[in-house]
Amino acid sequence: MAAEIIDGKAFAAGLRSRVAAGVAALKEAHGLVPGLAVVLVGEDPASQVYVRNKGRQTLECGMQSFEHRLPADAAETEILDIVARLNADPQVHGILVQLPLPAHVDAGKVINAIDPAKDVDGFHISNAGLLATGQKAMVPCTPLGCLMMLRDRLGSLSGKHAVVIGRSNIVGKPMAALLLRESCTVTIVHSRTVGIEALCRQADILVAAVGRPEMVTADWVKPGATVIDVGINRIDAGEGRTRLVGDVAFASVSAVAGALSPVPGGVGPMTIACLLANTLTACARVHGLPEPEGLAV
Ligand SMILES: Nc1nc(=O)c2c([nH]1)NC[C@@H]1CN(c3ccc(C(=O)N[C@@H](CCC(=O)O)C(=O)O)cc3)C=[N+]21
Ligand SMILES: [Mg+2]
Repeated sequence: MAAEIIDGKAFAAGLRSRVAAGVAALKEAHGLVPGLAVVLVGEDPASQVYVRNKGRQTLECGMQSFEHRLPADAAETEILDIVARLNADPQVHGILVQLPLPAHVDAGKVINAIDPAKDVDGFHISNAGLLATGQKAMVPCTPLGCLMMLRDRLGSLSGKHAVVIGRSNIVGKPMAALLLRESCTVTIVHSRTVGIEALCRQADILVAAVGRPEMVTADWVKPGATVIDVGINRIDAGEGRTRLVGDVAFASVSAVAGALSPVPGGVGPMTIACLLANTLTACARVHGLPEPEGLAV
């Protein structure tokens, strides 16, 4: 039987409309308008597209959008100065510094300079530590979006074996921490794992976040498993064109999995919707107001 396709695009649209309702309520009751600031260093075309999409969706939800663009050769101190100003700006509730940063900039230093309360990416060591110890944190957007889709599809995740492919600070590690918090049995596998295919085949929940185009094929997947594809890989499609594919070989895996999130139209749109949700949550928290339901975990 063919896998059910998890429609991240539709799910994200629903989440954005709940964010918009929360923003409108905050405005109505308290005269507050949540604001998201994005800092982009350099001219990477893919990054420009994401930043434009984030800005547009931020405005569509009724929030304020601020953009700071710097040339690729901007000094680290210039970036740190902007972060310091955004930290101090009461109109800004969320700060996102687009990654990757140019090689001459210490990305860790910049990320850890963001006020943790405004760290809507959840990348600050303080938020990573809070999440790892099961405390209330700003949760990274991609794993948060994956968790929302998994809960929607499966209900309780308790006791399920989740295998996360990839160990990045942005997806793999926070995803594993969230799944542990849901009482899954969690295995992390990565490029050096021996017997990776057999381990993945044990998964009730398989999250692929390695950045290797179409690496996960049908023989990696237990029949009926729920598969979340986090990969965003632009590959050569011939004749000077490119094609966006995930880490999962979609046609092959959809014949075996119980449910599968596609690329595009899966995790990507959820990531941006969760960024908006985190910005609204950050605004409510900083003003000591009750958080809108169903946006955080
Ligand atoms: N500080 C920081 N935070 C991030 O969250 C962050 C970042 N830096 N740097 C870049 C990556 C990448 N990222 C994506 C978000 C949405 C889509 C997305 O919506 N993708 C669409 C397709 C878009 C297309 O066609 O290119 C989809 O999957 O359907 C993709 C990629 C966030 N990132
Ligand atoms: Mg094989």
